Amino acid sequence: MNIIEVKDYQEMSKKAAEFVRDNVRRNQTINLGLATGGTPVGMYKQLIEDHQKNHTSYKNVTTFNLDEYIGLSEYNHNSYRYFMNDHLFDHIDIQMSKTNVPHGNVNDLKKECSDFEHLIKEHGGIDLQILGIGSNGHIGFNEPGTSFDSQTHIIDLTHSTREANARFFGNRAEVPAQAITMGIATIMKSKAILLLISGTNKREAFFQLVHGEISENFPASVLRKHSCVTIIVDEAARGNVQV
Ligand SMILES: O=P(O)(O)OC[C@H]1O[C@](O)(CO)[C@@H](O)[C@@H]1O
Repeated sequence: MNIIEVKDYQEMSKKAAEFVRDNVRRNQTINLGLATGGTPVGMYKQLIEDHQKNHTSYKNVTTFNLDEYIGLSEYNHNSYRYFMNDHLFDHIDIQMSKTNVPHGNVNDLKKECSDFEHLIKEHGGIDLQILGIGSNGHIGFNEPGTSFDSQTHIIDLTHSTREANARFFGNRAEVPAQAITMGIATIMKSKAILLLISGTNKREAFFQLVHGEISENFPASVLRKHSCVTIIVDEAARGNVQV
């Protein structure tokens, strides 16, 4: 894993945006895998700024999001479709028809999972996947114990994940109990991965990622088996961890 050490959230966001921008400029028909949560918000802001100033174009880019809450419609402000429109898609020249976020409010959720997996394959796979990490090591919404062989599937969210994400909802009771997420195997098939880690609450996760054992109990540890992972980590998350 290539680990880039930066000072703070601002610098992480800037470096991450440059990384994504360079990939988009090199390959204008790139398939990008995108993440939600608090971590990538600064990166998305920088990408919008770059688009406005330097006209980097997303016209022919296709995107696939990692996950979506079950039971929330695209108009719900806490859905990840709403998040993506609000934080990125509405502000760049991407074609909405080329943006793919799993649907969390359809009747046949199992079909939605297999259709999503199929759609990624049909497009030739993800070229660059952006990831954040949960403090329990989850990537996408793949909670500890998820099989490394998993494909897009339905997951029960853990208490700690619902607790962490309650900040967006007001209280934990309102956080959906389940989500659709790309599986670990889906993520591992991406040609390249960019993982962003920021803040003291991610310090233990960063330590585990670098020094812990590779185990389904800590989903992100699987990334050590991928041949093209870049991690951008800030001082707060890094602490004294030797890399
Ligand atoms: O960036 P945050 O808000 O700390 O969340 C970390 C991870 O948790 C999730 O939000 C899912 O809980 C992921 O989408 C994200 O990568």
